[in-house]
Amino acid sequence: MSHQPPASFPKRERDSHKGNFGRVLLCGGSRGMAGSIALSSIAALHTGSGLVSAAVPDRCLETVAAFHPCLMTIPLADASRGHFAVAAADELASRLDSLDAIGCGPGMTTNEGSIQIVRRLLEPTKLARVFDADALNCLAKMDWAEQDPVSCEASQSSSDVSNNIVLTPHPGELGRLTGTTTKDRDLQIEAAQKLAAHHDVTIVVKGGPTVVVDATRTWTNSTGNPGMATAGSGDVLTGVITSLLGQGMPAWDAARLGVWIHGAAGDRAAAEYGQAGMSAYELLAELPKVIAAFDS
Ligand SMILES: NC(=O)C1=CN([C@@H]2O[C@H](COP(=O)(O)OP(=O)(O)OC[C@H]3O[C@@H](n4cnc5c(N)ncnc54)[C@H](OP(=O)(O)O)[C@@H]3O)[C@@H](O)[C@H]2O)[C@@H](O)CC1
Ligand SMILES: Nc1ncnc2c1ncn2[C@@H]1O[C@H](COP(=O)(O)OP(=O)(O)O)[C@@H](O)[C@H]1O
Ligand SMILES: [Mg+2]
Repeated sequence: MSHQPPASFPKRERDSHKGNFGRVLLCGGSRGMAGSIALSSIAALHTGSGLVSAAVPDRCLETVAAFHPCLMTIPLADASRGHFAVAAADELASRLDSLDAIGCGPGMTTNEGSIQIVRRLLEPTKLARVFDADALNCLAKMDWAEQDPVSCEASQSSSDVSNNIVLTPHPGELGRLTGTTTKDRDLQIEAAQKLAAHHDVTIVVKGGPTVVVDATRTWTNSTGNPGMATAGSGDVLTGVITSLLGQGMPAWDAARLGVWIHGAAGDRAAAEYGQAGMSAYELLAELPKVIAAFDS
């Protein structure tokens, strides 16, 4: 198994500015799960994104903003329990044109507001998207796996809008999406391959090791360890992959390189703190050290 990264990290030209490294947005969180979307957003900052915004239910804004001074925060309409209200979907839609990539789902809940957001994000667009956690649970609620694939408008170049969605399910989420048992890893990977081919998406089948599939390819990661089985690890991965998509990488490369970097950060954290002692917070601190090695 090769320990080399599966793709090159995006280069930074000498005369570049923050707009050249992607305007990305992470959408999610709810009262009680504000940390999840903060982890994703900070991970995107640490992976090289030029501008990172977190779009969160209004009443979570101060909490999420306080995690990192470099984050921008966007308040979206919320319902009384602190999750997205239905009006949040329109508010988010009005911002999509200015983005290079969006990651959606961590901590979001599967209430109606979240479902409307996911519906919007499924519309064909050249915007690269990551669906994680509750965005995947919304897809499961909508029976998306069984639906016909969305056909692209003739006016849009189909190459612009094809395979620019990455799904990042853990086995429980993949089970909800595809109806496969979490106890049969091979069956789950096979179901992910079928789903990837059906909807022309890339799927990160999380685990030890994580496997990435698309319509025709399968790749197994060589980094990572069981110390990463800790709350928030997957939220960090969402930010890493969203960041790489925002820097212009195709979905297949962004998913594989993101998984590899995330696992390498986990291996560094385990070496420093031990597998039991590390948390997803330490992953954030290790990401820049993994990425710094690409400069040499
Ligand atoms: N700081 C925060 O705010 C955080 C907030 N978070 C947010 O919490 C929300 C719920 O997300 P979640 O992932 O915790 O729960 P859920 O989707 O119900 O999955 C668990 C079910 O799946 C099953 N399962 C089987 N195999 C599995 C596997 N390998 N890995 C994982 N699960 C596996 C598992 O089986 P069991 O454990 O019973 O064997 C169980 O039945 C979501 O919004 C998320 O973003 C988190 O990101 C954490 C940090
Ligand atoms: N035993 C393991 N070996 C390697 N990586 C693991 C292991 N357990 C979990 N991980 C990684 O940790 C992350 C967990 O993601 P997820 O379950 O979505 O966490 P959360 O939702 O709490 O953020 C995934 O990237 C997964 O591959
Ligand atoms: Mg998760």
